[in-house]
Amino acid sequence: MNEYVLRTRGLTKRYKNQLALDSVDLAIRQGAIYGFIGQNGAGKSTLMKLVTGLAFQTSGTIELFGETGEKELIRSRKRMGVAIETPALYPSMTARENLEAHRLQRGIPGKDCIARTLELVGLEGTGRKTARNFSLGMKQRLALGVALLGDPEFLILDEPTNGLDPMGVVEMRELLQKLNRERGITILISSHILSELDLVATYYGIIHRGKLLEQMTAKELREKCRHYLHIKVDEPQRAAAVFERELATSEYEVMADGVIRLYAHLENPARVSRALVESGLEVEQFMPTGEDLESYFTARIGGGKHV
Ligand SMILES: Nc1ncnc2c1ncn2[C@@H]1O[C@H](COP(=O)(O)OP(=O)(O)OP(=O)(O)O)[C@@H](O)[C@H]1O
Repeated sequence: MNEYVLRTRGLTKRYKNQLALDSVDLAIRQGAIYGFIGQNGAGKSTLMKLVTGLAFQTSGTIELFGETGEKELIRSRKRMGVAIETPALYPSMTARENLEAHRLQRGIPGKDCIARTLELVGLEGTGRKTARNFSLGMKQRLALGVALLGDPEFLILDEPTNGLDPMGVVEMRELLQKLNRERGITILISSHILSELDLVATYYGIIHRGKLLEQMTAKELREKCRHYLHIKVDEPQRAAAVFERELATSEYEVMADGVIRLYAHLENPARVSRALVESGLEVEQFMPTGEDLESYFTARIGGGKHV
């Protein structure tokens, strides 16, 4: 089995004067839930369209399930399920009829997948109600149902939580986790709101103005957003000894400028400052610091302190 479900190399797309994707090298491992994060217009949909064959690249290569040839890619794409932009739903049809229409269009044999899919996306009780009268969350779930027909191994979902209320976001997250866990489906999911991908993505790619700025595991991202006490004292090495001896912790870093990041005792900063002062150290700066995911993302794309 291939380690990577999708790899792009130097993937570039130019629309007239607009460079929508600029030499993107993206890699998605089998079993990952890859959160693709970028502002509106960053290039997320463009990448998804190239991968799914809805548009063609200006240059660069796409490797799907280890295949790169034109014919092989067509075959590999049959192993994917896709929901990009406005889902192709028929407003005057029920959920069941919508799925049936898509099943026939795509030549997927066997009617029994319809009931299974309706149940999987939680739309089995919607009866005669037509898609026109569905809530946004129901429409998103139906679009996911359409993508799931044919039992894909790889799902590509463009902003599936867009416009959902917080409860809808949680439901979508749980559904995607279930598909990933129980069926081993690899998922590429885009959003312009990082917190909507939080807790679901196992891997992140940050795209900005067509460039993939960074790829990292969820763990690495959490590390970067780690909270700590920012401490500046006159003698950092002696402060380090105080942490070890008085506070019994080695969870700190002394930065090049002498600032110390203490990752422990965050719940009791008074104890930390007391230990430092009682050891005769002069405390110049002392503040709890850290970022949430959203501000990390904003800083990363906005040329903030992480760049
Ligand atoms: N068919 C097209 N013709 C011309 N320019 C396009 C076309 N499609 C996309 N673009 C441009 O390419 C850039 C990337 O767009 P893309 O839709 O991929 O961004 P996105 O990250 O998916 O954002 P959104 O969340 O708004 O869809 C944008 O500047 C957009 O205006």
